[in-house]
This record gives sequence, C-alpha cells and structure tokens, in this order.
Amino acid sequence: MKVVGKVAVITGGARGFGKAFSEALLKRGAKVCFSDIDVSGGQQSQHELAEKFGENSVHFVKCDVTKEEEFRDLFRECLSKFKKINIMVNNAGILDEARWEKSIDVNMTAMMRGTYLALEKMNPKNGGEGGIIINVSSAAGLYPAHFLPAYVATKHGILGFTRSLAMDPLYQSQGIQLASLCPAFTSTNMLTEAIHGDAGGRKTILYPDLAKTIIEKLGICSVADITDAFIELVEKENCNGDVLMINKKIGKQYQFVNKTTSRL
Ligand SMILES: NC(=O)C1=CN([C@@H]2O[C@H](COP(=O)(O)OP(=O)(O)OC[C@H]3O[C@@H](n4cnc5c(N)ncnc54)[C@H](O)[C@@H]3O)[C@@H](O)[C@H]2O)C=CC1
Ligand SMILES: CCCCC/C=C\C=C\C(=O)C/C=C\C/C=C\CCCC(=O)O
Repeated sequence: MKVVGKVAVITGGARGFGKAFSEALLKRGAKVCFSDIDVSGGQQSQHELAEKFGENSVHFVKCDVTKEEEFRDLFRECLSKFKKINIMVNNAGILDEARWEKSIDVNMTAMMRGTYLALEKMNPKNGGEGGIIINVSSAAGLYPAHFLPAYVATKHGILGFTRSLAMDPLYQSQGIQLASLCPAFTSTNMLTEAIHGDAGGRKTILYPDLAKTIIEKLGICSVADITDAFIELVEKENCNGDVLMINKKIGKQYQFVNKTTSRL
C-alpha cells in the first residue's frame, strides 16, 4: 500500500514499537491516530510527534484495549478527526507471567476485538476503502519458550487468528489484507522490565536468572530493525497472510510461505 494520504490507528503507541511505527507512518505522509492506556506517556509522544509532523497529522486517544467501549470510541474518534481508516495496527501487549489471564485479555482478546472493529470500518459496504491490518505477534508466536509460557500462548494465538482471517475470500473481496509481525527480543521497556523487574520490582518472566544467557545467545534487535520490517509489510503490494519474523541472527524472514491449509 502507498502510505501517503492514508490514515492509521495504532494501539499501545505511547512508547516502544507503537511510537516508532507511528513516527515511521507520519514520515511517509500518513495521518496517525495512536492510543494507549498510559495518558501521560501518550500526551508526551503526541507533543513530540505534533512538533515534527504538525498538529493536524497526529492525534492521541486514551484507550485501554481491554475495555470494549474505549476501543469503539478510538475508532469513532479517528473517523471523526481523519474521516477514514486504512491501516490498523494491533500493537498493545504485555508480558506478565504472574498475570496470565490479563495477558490473554490484552494480547489476544483485545487484538481480536481491534481486528473485528477494523474489518467493520474498512468494509466498503460501511463506507470503508479496504485496508491493511497488522497484528503484532512475536518470535514467541513461532517457537516455545519455557520462561514465557502464557505470553507464548497468546502470541501463537495471534498468528492462528490473523492467518485464518487472511484466508477468508470475503475480506479479500473487500480489499482488506491481514498480516502478522514477529519480532524477536528488542530493546524496549518490555525487555528491560523482563530482565530487571517491572516498575513495582515484580518479575514478569519465569527464571529471570537465565535472561543474560539467553540474550547473549540470541542477541537483541533495535527498534529501527523492527520498524523497517513493519514498513516493508505495509508498503508491499500484497501482504495478505504474511508472517514476517525478525531476529538478530537472520534478519527478516517470511514464515509459512504456503498460505493454504493442507486439507481446505
Ligand atoms: N520488545 C520485544 O522484545 C518484543 C515485543 N513484542 C510485542 O510488541 C508489542 C509492543 O511491545 P513493546 O513496544 O516492546 O512494549 P512496551 O511495553 O514498550 O510498549 C507497550 C505499550 O502498550 C501499552 N499497553 C499495555 N497495556 C495496554 C492496554 N490494556 N491498553 C492499551 N495500551 C496498553 C503500554 O502502556 C505501552 O505503551 C507488544 O505486543 C509486544 O508483545 C514482540 C516481540 C518482541
Ligand atoms: C530472556 C529474557 C526474556 C526477555 C523477554 C522480553 C521481551 C520479549 C518479547 C518477546 O516478544 C519475545 C520474543 C522472542 C522470544 C521467543 C522465543 C525465543 C526463541 C526464538 C529463536 O529461537 O530465535
């Protein structure tokens, strides 16, 4: 998709990947409605991005993705401000093995809700123009990891859901594409908290003592590496059903290149 003139909705955009993806789209001439549960972080990012790209190009909305009404309001506010939605990025996520039910709510249920809401708004029958939905999974959506079992389950779920909808001829006929991004370890606050504990000092992964060894073995990507892959997906002529993994050793690699189910 050509990004210039398009409108994107991004969840979890106050910091980390969400903020970097917002900036990358703005740089290419899109308008961005980004959201987060973190109001002060969101307002700070709004201020920085508006200074660079103009007040009329970027808009922050407070949205806890686990609250259906707030999620619906995010779409309403984007449509009211920018009149259309062409790109949806379900990026908000948490890593918290002690709160595995919450991990399912944020990483899985909310990602599904964001996808269904975007499908509704992008449907030409509802005044939409089609579009692209990118769901942020992880290398943890492709491989098991005994220090992150609940997180791994949610990230596998994202791939199953997104790849299945991408096969649906209905959405294909509406000009809607769905793809998944699978970054490996990347230097954001999520990684720092996994290594050192969260703001309250609680550990978010099992066996944090193993972190150093695992990271030394697998390496750490930069946010720029992942943003480059994100933009590649968005700008591709057809990204439907794509699963793009990025890790330090291999770089970018498309997975499940055969997009059909063996028996269907
Ligand atoms: N950092 C890493 O190594 C990797 C991260 N990911 C995924 O990338 C996505 C972004 O992660 P990072 O930028 O690294 O993390 P981060 O922790 O820096 O940013 C996540 C953002 O999501 C927001 N958020 C959390 N719960 C929310 C909720 N209920 N409603 C709305 N916003 C909420 C947070 O306030 C924060 O601004 C997540 O889905 C994560 O699972 C995937 C692979 C690797
Ligand atoms: C050991 C330190 C754990 C820190 C975890 C912090 C953030 C991780 C976010 C992720 O999304 C996890 C990404 C990848 C891990 C999953 C599988 C690792 C195996 C990948 C491989 O073999 O290349």
